[in-house]
Amino acid sequence: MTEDHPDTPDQLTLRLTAVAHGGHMVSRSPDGRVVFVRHGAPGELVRVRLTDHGEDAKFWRGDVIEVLESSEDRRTHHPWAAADALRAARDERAPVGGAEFGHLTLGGQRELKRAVVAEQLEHLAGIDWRGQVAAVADESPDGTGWRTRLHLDVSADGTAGMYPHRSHDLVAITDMPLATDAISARAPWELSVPGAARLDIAAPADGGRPLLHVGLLARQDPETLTDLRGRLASWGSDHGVSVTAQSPEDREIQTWSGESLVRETLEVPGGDPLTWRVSPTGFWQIHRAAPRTLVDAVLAAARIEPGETVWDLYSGAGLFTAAAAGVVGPQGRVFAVEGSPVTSADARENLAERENVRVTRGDVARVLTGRDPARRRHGSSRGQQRPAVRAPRPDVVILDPPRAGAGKEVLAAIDGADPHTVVYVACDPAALGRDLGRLSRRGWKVTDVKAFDLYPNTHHVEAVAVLRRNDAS
Ligand SMILES: C[S@@+](CC[C@H](N)C(=O)[O-])C[C@H]1O[C@@H](n2cnc3c(N)ncnc32)[C@H](O)[C@@H]1O
Repeated sequence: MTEDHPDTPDQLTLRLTAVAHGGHMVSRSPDGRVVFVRHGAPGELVRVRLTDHGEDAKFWRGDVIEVLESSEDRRTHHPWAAADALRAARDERAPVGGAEFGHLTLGGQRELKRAVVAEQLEHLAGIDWRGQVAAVADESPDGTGWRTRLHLDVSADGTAGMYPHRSHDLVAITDMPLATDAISARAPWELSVPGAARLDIAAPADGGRPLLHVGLLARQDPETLTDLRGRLASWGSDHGVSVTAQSPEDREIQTWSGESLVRETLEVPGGDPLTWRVSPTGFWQIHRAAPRTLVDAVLAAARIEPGETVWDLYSGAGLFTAAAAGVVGPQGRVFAVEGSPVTSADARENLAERENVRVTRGDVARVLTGRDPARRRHGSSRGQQRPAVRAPRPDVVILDPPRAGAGKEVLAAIDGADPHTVVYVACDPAALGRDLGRLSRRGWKVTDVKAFDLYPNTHHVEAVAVLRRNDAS
């Protein structure tokens, strides 16, 4: 509290201290309770509107609505008005999610991400990490124009928009500067789409034809559906965009205009570009430069030799699989595992002509151990035994798990398979810290961790860690 800014039940004046995992700044209320605050920076004195502040809550949450003493890293212009917390407070609305670090310079954002990675690695794996968070090649000066994938939700009247953090009140948006120019030029947020529940747009990084996928509401009125289909099919042909749709009752995706997939490419030295098909609901990296950045980092870390065997776990559509297959050559092998039916079908298709690749669809833990993770989660201590897939013994294991990390069973299986190198690609520093700690306790040495700013203007960060056996040279 200050004299000019008395505290009220839902507004406090707080000094922000450190950054926490998840993109919040840490603070304490006058009665000593921890308050996690969005849209601030360490050291700032700010006015905070509490968004979660139950009397019995262990900690509170809030958003900055006014800055009384500003950080040097605060910038004057937030690149996206809809996500600008100060502007939103003046307009008496909540800021949409998706650019919660947009109030900071890119250098300031990267410094906070560096601090979070260092803290998580120290705390969870005992690693004294001295690295930096690197910008990708040719990042724009304000960290905009990178998203090749965009998800919009749709309100009951057919307006497309996005949600503020921890809110169910959809906000209509009029721009999305984090998206690539290919998406912004088509402005999919301007579409009126009654009958849809969500829109997903994918625009290949090489300028190929984008795709708009419409997630339909269940049990659609036929007239609304016919109207929506007609309007979106002509929007698609006018804007050079393929359009697909799927209702929750249907397994099949309908193609309303153009193609039923997008194609992504990556230049490789001395050869034809690598290409991947990606289905409308399949996984692909979001930043336009992520495939290049991550493939280069993973190959440099893995030091794969021709003739070796590589596991690519959580392989997605086969980004690292294809790159590794080129390095191991015809005498080597790549064993890829992907759990999503759609994405594993993409991987199979993408790698069909590579005789040195085998793609297995399934949960990584089950594929490697034969135990059913669903049974495990529901209380059976041993899980249901099924034959594990016979995976060839690996020289190198690449794994790129989802936000929750790989977990101890998968790590035990990797350890037991005895590769010389493990390359762990992570989108969550806490999960990375936990899993590196587990591998360290099994005799692995973390020889390098590189961090990349693949999500500018958000708190997210990507890291690539390399592990070798403690006794390996
Ligand atoms: C972060 S993505 C990485 C994909 C790929 N490496 C890439 O860069 O494109 C993680 C992938 O793991 C898959 N996945 C998530 N949980 C899984 C599990 N338990 N078993 C197998 N695959 C899983 C997801 O479908 C997704 O394709």
